[in-house]
Amino acid sequence: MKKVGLVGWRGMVGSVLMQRMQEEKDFDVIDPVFFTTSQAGQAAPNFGKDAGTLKNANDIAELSLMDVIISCQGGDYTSDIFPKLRAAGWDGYWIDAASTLRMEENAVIVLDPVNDDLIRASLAKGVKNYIGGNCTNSIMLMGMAGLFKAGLVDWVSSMTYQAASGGGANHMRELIKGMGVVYGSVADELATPASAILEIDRKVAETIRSDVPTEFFGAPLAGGLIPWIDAQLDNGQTKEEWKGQAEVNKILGNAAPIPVDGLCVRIGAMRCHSLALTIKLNKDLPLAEIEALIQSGNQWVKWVPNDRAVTVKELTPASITGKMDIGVGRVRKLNMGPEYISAFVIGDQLLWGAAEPLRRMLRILLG
Ligand SMILES: NC(=O)C1=CN([C@@H]2O[C@H](COP(=O)(O)OP(=O)(O)OC[C@H]3O[C@@H](n4cnc5c(N)ncnc54)[C@H](OP(=O)(O)O)[C@@H]3O)[C@@H](O)[C@H]2O)C=CC1
Ligand SMILES: N[C@@H](CC(=O)OP(=O)(O)O)C(=O)O
Repeated sequence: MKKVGLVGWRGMVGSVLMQRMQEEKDFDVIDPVFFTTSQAGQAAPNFGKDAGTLKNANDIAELSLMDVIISCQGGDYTSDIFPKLRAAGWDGYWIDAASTLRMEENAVIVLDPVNDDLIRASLAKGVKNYIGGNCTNSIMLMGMAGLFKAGLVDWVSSMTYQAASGGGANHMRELIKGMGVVYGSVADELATPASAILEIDRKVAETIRSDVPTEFFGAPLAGGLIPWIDAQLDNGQTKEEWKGQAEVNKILGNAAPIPVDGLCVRIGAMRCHSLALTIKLNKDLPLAEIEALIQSGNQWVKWVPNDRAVTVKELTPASITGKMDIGVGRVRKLNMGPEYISAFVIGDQLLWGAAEPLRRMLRILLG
């Protein structure tokens, strides 16, 4: 059995990965070794198999014993340890959730329902680094795979609605605390049906401005939104927006890049990222044909007809969270012309957006 080193297994992404690996019985077919940057020597978790004690995740010699390493520890860890490990001659497979290595020439961004061919061709060529994509891009590609596979996409405008979990566990906690603070500021008035709505609104606005916690997001998210995610680039894009075109085209292996751009916005959802897409097709196809292509993209596409009752029930974070489904709906032709369509795509950003492509890459390696 292959020795698989797991780094970052107790973080938020790592925990979801462990959950999925248990569900899919991945531990039955590997020899897991658990690493930590802070708890070396303590008992390793038991996911159906005794794995001894936790090893030091900064110990290059210990890491070098692994056939495969999966890291969900974050970009700083990758930047520090990965070059040292390769410099020490380690020739194993590195599978990573962090963005650090994604655009490197010797790395493949993995999303096998979309780029299985590219992954297998890279394995055959001896590529050893396989990196999970940005959550927003992975969800968009899972939802729109049918149109990309058919070579129909001229460009994509992608306006996002990204959940708190994209920032990490502390950001999720801050969102919930903020919701509680907002509610608490008008709890008495809400209990009294006769109380004036404008007074409630005034108090809520004041609370959002001054009392909702902002330590992690840098601005109040509860009861609001933040139209900026990640670092500022010189061209006016955010880093999150830049990743759209860069990563999507790398995942698809496109020689001529398809333009992908839009605004990325943080909203008060817990762990579902959504995208409102405008897609310019290179052909005027009947809507039914477009719908059929989208539905055939992969088995996880959960098609939601463009109908009010079913959309408000099924194309929402409440419906999608915690599931492997990628919801796709609101597909229609736009006033701009017959080649322009809209689509709303939604997925759990900790599953397809982070953990799932990693464990599926491990399965591909195991054969
Ligand atoms: N959040 C997201 O949506 C996505 C994140 N990623 C990537 O994954 C990386 C990890 O993200 P995320 O899982 O959110 O990070 P976390 O902060 O949840 O976990 C990272 C590490 O923090 C340490 N840690 C310290 N205290 C605790 C605690 N109380 N509970 C759990 N872990 C603790 C653990 O390492 P140790 O055991 O060594 O102490 C853990 O592995 C990111 O940096 C990013 O590169 C990629 C895609 C999406
Ligand atoms: N930046 C993403 C989460 C993330 O970790 O992305 P990446 O894996 O590209 O760093 C978000 O905030 O929603």
